[in-house]
Formats: sequence, structure tokens, C-alpha cells
Amino acid sequence: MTLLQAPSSPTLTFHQYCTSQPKAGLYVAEKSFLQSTLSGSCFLSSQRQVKALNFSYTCSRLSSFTAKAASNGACASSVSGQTAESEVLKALSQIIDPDFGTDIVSCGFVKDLLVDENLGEVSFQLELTTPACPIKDMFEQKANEVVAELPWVKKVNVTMSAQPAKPIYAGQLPAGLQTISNIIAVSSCKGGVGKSTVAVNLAYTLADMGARVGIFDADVYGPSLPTMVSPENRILEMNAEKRTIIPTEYMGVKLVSFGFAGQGRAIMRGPMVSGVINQLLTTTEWGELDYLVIDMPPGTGDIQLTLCQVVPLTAAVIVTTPQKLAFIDVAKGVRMFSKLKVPCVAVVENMCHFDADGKRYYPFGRGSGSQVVQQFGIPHLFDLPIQPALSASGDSGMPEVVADPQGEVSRTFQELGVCVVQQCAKIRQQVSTAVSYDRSFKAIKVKVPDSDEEFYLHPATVRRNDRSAQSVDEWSGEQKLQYSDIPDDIEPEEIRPLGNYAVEITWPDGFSQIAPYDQLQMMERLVEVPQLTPA
Ligand SMILES: Nc1ncnc2c1ncn2[C@@H]1O[C@H](COP(=O)(O)OP(=O)(O)OP(=O)(O)O)[C@@H](O)[C@H]1O
Repeated sequence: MTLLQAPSSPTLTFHQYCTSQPKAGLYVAEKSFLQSTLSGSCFLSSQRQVKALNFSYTCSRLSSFTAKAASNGACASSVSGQTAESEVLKALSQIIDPDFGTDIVSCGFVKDLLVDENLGEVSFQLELTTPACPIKDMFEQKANEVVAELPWVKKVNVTMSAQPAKPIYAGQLPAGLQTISNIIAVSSCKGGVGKSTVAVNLAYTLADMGARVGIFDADVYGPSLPTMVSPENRILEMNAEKRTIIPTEYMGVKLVSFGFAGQGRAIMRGPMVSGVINQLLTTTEWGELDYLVIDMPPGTGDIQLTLCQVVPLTAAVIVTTPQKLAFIDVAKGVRMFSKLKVPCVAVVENMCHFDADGKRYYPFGRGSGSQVVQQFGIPHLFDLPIQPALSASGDSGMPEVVADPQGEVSRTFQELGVCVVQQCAKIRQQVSTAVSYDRSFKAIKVKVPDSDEEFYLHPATVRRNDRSAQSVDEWSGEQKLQYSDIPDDIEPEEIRPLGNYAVEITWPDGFSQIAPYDQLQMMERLVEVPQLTPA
């Protein structure tokens, strides 16, 4: 691929670039100071950087900046000004989110901060990324504690909340999917390995953790959901006016399955199946959901591929059994998700053992799950035993995690639920911060998900390297967009993630550019970006 460059193409150092931009250097200094305030350990190197860039400012200015910027959206209105608010934010910044490795103030969790210094009252909201956050009680307790420790504070009011359900991805999503935060595919390549059992029990576990959850049974040939749950209403209703499907519900979880369409099993060809699945999924009025669990049809054929392309999947969970043959199938599934840039966050090895006569037996052998984890770098492996109760509860229409919430199987699902919640939060965080526009530097910052690589690009370079049909002739490959068509000082209006592989950048001329990470990685970079190295 040839990239469009400036005619003389001088390599611009980051320092040259910054100093050519108004206020760029000041930002570096302020940012460094902010980090030093929050983490302490960066202080010395930040000082050095401040000196090197030869800017001057006062600490009081910086501390007010810190309070404002660090709150990242916290709307503070104090009786006596900034100091009390900054103290509260500084206290709260001691609490680190273990998943993001960042403090809760920088994560933007602190909202609606109100300080009444005269009464010694502080109130704020902690808006977490998911209502199912496994450590929300710890956050609440710690937030109360650290603020109450401030000498002038007499009363702390913390309200816990979660971000509204919203997909991270841009693009033309069908209406029904626009209020769903995370979509999880539960997949296996062979039938009968327990994929539906895992999907249903995972969904009810997430609901038990406080999330709003839906299950979509995408298996048109052999829908299992109607057997595994017992909703009162076993037929999906239609909203004739809007031509949408209303999901049925069982114990607070929304459900859609071809098995509730009153048609029995389907006898259809592949393309028809894909059409039916897509219609069912995208025309359903899911409402606000934190997690939609999709029980995928087994295999990695066209039906599965089409489904993965229509739905912006956040993550996948692979279900397998311990046999060696199963490993080969699972590998196919992992490769499919990898091609589609959907991260596989966990492997569930089902039916791996049973206990009898005080001994543990492994009837199907051992190790195919751990082989998947090692070979494909999937971080989490969960073992599910053969348990007659799991099968019985599935057949009776009540998921095992509901029937026996304290049992061994439920404990494994709780661990899987925590893993899914944490990994989805991480993926959302990585994807939403992967490409951003730094107004002070006037540079596009790229931090490729799942890599340590971080670099800056000149906005005009990004725009000039658009590879869409509008900029490059599809047939001849000839460049239609000329270098001079794009002003040097162009700035992006909005950058939004598009799947796990690209971002959509909106420019002031109304052009919407799809920029895959692979393409951004090949563009000419702004070099000599100042690095913060711990002292
Ligand atoms: N760990 C387990 N212990 C005992 N029975 C299990 C276990 N896991 C699943 N089963 C049972 O095995 C059968 C198949 O499970 P399930 O329907 O979940 O598999 P599947 O992979 O979704 O199959 P399909 O592809 O046909 O939909 C069910 O009767 C289920 O109750």
C-alpha cells in the first residue's frame, strides 16, 4: 500500500510539532503534573519534562487544572471553591480500579460532586461501567472511607450507578441493538458439548450480579432455550405497528428463540437461516441491556460468519469437551473469531470429570481446554464437571444457577460471570481509548488494543491516507484525493470505534472515514513523543 505523504515529506519531530501548535507544550506540562499528582511516582520525571520543554506555570494553576481535568466530567459545585473539591478528588484517586489499573477519578467514575464545606458534607455519584461490577461494594466502602478521612468532612453520600446501556461501536446498528452495551457469543464447533447450558447459566449468573440481560438462541435447527427456561408466555409477540418482536421473559431475563416463534424446528437452507436469525435478532425490541448472550449455532460455516458480521460482538466464550478431537474443532472456532477480531475471553471445558467413590474420574481424558488456552493465548479456563443435576435442571426449565445458587456448578459460573464482566469492561476501555484526538497536541493518538504500541499522527496525514472509493479509484488504484485537497490544519470532529478493528472519523467537511488500525499503524508518525518514565 502506498501512503500519501507531503511532497518533501520532512519528518516532523514531536517537539517541533508541539511547539508549532499553540498551547501544546503547556498541555504536556499540565498532563505530567496531573499524573504526578495522581500517582506520585511520576513526579521527578514529570519535573524533568517540564524543565526540558521550558515552560513556566504556577502550582496553584495546575492544582485547579488537576481538580477539573481529573474529575473527568465530575460536575463540582462547592461552597468555597476548588480546594475542597480537589481534596475530595485527590482522596478518591487513591482508589484504583484493578481491571483498568487506573484510579477511579481518571476512569471518569466520579460524577456530580457536591461539596458543602460549611456543613462538612460531600456527595457524589460513582458511575461504574456495568451494574454487574463484582467489586462495586468495595468501591462504595472505600469511597466512603477515604473521603470521611478528610479532616473537615462530617458526612459522605455516595450513590452507586452504572453507565447507560450503549454499544461502544459506531456504524449503522439496527435499532434493536442500539441500547445493548455488550454482546457475548457463546460458541462451540460441535453440537452437544453443552454450549446452550453454558449460555443460559452464564446469562442468569450475570443477571444475578445485577445486570440487565437477554439471551438470543441463534440455533434455528435445534433451539434449546424453550426446554431450558419456563417463561409464562411461550410465544413471541409482534408489535404490528412497528413491525418489531417483543421478547418473552423468564425471571428477569429477556429471551428470543426460534423455538418461541411457534414454528417448531426449521427445515431451511443456509441463506434462509441467516435471514431468519438476523431478522429475529435485529428486529427485537431488546430495550436497555448490559449483556446480550448469544447461544451460537454450532460450527463455523456461513450462518455463524454472517451472524458475527451483522452483530457487533464484544467477546466470545468457547465451550468444549476434553476429547482431543474437540480441540481441533475448537481451534477452528478460535480462528474464526480471531479473523473477525472478536476477542475470545474464556474457554469452558465441559463434562471434564465426575466424582464417585471418593475419587475423581476423567472419562474423556484431560487437557484439550488447557491446550486451547496455551496455544491461542485465551486467558481463562473454566472446568465444569459432569453433573446429573445440571442436565436435570436444564430439562426441567430452570437453569442450575437459579435452582441451586450455592452449588459447585453455580460457583464456577460465578467465576465465569466475573471474568466476562471484567474482560468486557477492559475491551470497552481499550477500544474506546484506542484512537483519540488530543486537542492540545493537535494530534491523533493511537494505542492499538492488546499491544503496547502507542504513537501520534498528524490529522491531515490520516485524512490524506483515506483508502475509500471516494479517495482512491477502486479499479485502477489511482489516487483521486490530492495532497492539497486537505488543509494542513484539519481537525477531526469525532472519533468512534468501529468493531474491534477500526475507527470511524468524522471530519468537518462531513466526510466519514473508516480507518482500520492496520492502516493507521502504517502511516507516517510524529516522532519523539515525550515518554513518562518512572523516577
Ligand atoms: N456438565 C454437564 N453435566 C451433565 N449434563 C450436561 C452437562 N452439560 C450439558 N449437559 C447436558 O447435555 C445435553 C446437551 O447440552 P446442550 O444442549 O447445552 O449442548 P449444545 O452444545 O448446546 O448442543 P446443541 O448444539 O445440540 O444445541 C443437555 O441435555 C444438557 O443438559
